[in-house]
Amino acid sequence: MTEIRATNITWHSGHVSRTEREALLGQKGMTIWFTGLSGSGKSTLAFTLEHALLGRGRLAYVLDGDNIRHGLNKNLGFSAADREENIRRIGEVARLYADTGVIAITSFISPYRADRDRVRQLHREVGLPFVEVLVDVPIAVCESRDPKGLYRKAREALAAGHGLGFTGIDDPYEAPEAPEIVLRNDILTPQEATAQVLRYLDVDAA
Ligand SMILES: Nc1ncnc2c1ncn2[C@@H]1O[C@H](COP(=O)(O)OS(=O)(=O)O)[C@@H](OP(=O)(O)O)[C@H]1O
Ligand SMILES: Nc1ncnc2c1ncn2[C@@H]1O[C@H](COP(=O)(O)OP(=O)(O)O)[C@@H](O)[C@H]1O
Repeated sequence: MTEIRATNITWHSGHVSRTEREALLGQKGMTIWFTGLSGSGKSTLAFTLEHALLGRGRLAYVLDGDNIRHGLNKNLGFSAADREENIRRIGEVARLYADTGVIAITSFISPYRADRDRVRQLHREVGLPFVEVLVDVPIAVCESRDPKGLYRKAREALAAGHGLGFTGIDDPYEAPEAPEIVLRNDILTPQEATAQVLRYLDVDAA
């Protein structure tokens, strides 16, 4: 739990409600949270879903791990503490987006169950839907994809006796126990996986 350090701060409510913003946009704000191993297809699916939603008149926006680590979270690495802070910040940002009425889509490994559950709780507290999507792909398949060559580096480092702390190789990944959606993104195409999410959201998947 991250404590509030500042003193003398007061919450200030605005004059416009979420309901009014949602009515303006003609949609409900929510967060769709992709989690899974590196190479499982989180970014591909997040951007495919964003595009599909836009095409159906829904405003969505992707917060992607690699991209956010170039800016907002550029001061964070991959220690357990830094990954926790990464997810805490993104959880807060996603909630802000969802509160505007936008469909926030996040694609982070988010390896720790407790960190994801805190984000779920953050959304529950303010009545915003949180849709956890496990991008379920065996590590052997992720490793064979290895588009950035990071698994190879991680294996080489391990063999050389100085592990990189790479998720799934020498760092943990805790899969969700009860995600809203599981996508077998090794046997589905990105389009099929996206259609599965659209059906869950009750948005025209055809
Ligand atoms: N040690 C280690 N472990 C895992 N991943 C690593 C590591 N070092 C760099 N990368 C690259 O960073 C991307 C994961 O960033 P995330 O912000 O999603 O990670 S986390 O949620 O904080 O665990 C991840 O990108 P994706 O492949 O998109 O998942 C990797 O490209
Ligand atoms: N359904 C799929 N079938 C086959 N390959 C896929 C599928 N989805 C994504 N990929 C490929 O897998 C690799 C990793 O995808 P990416 O979206 O970068 O994953 P992540 O963001 O989880 O690291 C990419 O080369 C991508 O083209």
